[in-house]
Amino acid sequence: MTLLAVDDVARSFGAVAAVAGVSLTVAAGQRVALIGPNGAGKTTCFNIINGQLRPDRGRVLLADQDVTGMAPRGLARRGVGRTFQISQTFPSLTVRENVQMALAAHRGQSAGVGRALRHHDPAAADAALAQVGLAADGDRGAGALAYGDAKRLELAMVLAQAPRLLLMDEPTAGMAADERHALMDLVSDLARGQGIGLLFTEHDMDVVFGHADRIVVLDRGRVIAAGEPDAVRHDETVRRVYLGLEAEA
Ligand SMILES: Nc1ncnc2c1ncn2[C@@H]1O[C@H](COP(=O)(O)OP(=O)(O)OP(=O)(O)O)[C@@H](O)[C@H]1O
Repeated sequence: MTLLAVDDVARSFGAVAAVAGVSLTVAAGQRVALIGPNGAGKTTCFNIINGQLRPDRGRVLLADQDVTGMAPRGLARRGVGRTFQISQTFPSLTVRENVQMALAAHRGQSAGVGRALRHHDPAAADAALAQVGLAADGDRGAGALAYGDAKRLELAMVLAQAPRLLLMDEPTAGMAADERHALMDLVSDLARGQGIGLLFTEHDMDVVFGHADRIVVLDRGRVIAAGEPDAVRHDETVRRVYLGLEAEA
């Protein structure tokens, strides 16, 4: 099933055509990497898909429903989850409380940081933590987590919201190589196991070619290539514009 269909979306900022007619699809359980040089339009695409930006033209369909221009909160309720490159956790709360906050926000409840949250759905929070291998860490302070574990916590926070589509902005930025692959193996298992569609941006080509079923390459707001990793790796335009010597590997 086509979970996400982005159809000819465009968005300019003044004279800059950040996205100039991009189409792509993500199926349930499929992992799609959106790559391209700095300024290619990846973040703008993400912002259009999760409702932070309204496109100047084009449509975003979620499971065949037109959700173009819908606000992020409405899209989150329809199953669009997103993790960001910059950590979105609360370091002064425990690991479990962070997930409880995410649950409360998702349910539209007041997300004030208070004692009440400590009693809010701890079992659901623990279930999400177990999915990312943090079952034993619920009582720890989130600020004390190692970087890789903080990334897992962010993943648990978004998983607690039962996403159908997961948007991940450079999920492995700042991680060591072995941690990168461990995180992406985990994300891959979750995506396949739960039929979650995954769309991610990433600058590490080992991660992209190792963990994407399909790659969409942007340059200056346009799709210059799209296909399975092997086809994209050998695409002449991609090699010239983006991959350079990395494609020789
Ligand atoms: N709010 C904005 N106002 C003005 N220009 C913007 C805005 N957001 C993005 N742009 C411009 O649009 C273009 C695409 O930016 P975008 O952030 O989508 O690219 P990107 O592929 O995510 O880049 P990076 O890999 O560096 O994160 C760039 O030229 C950028 O400067």
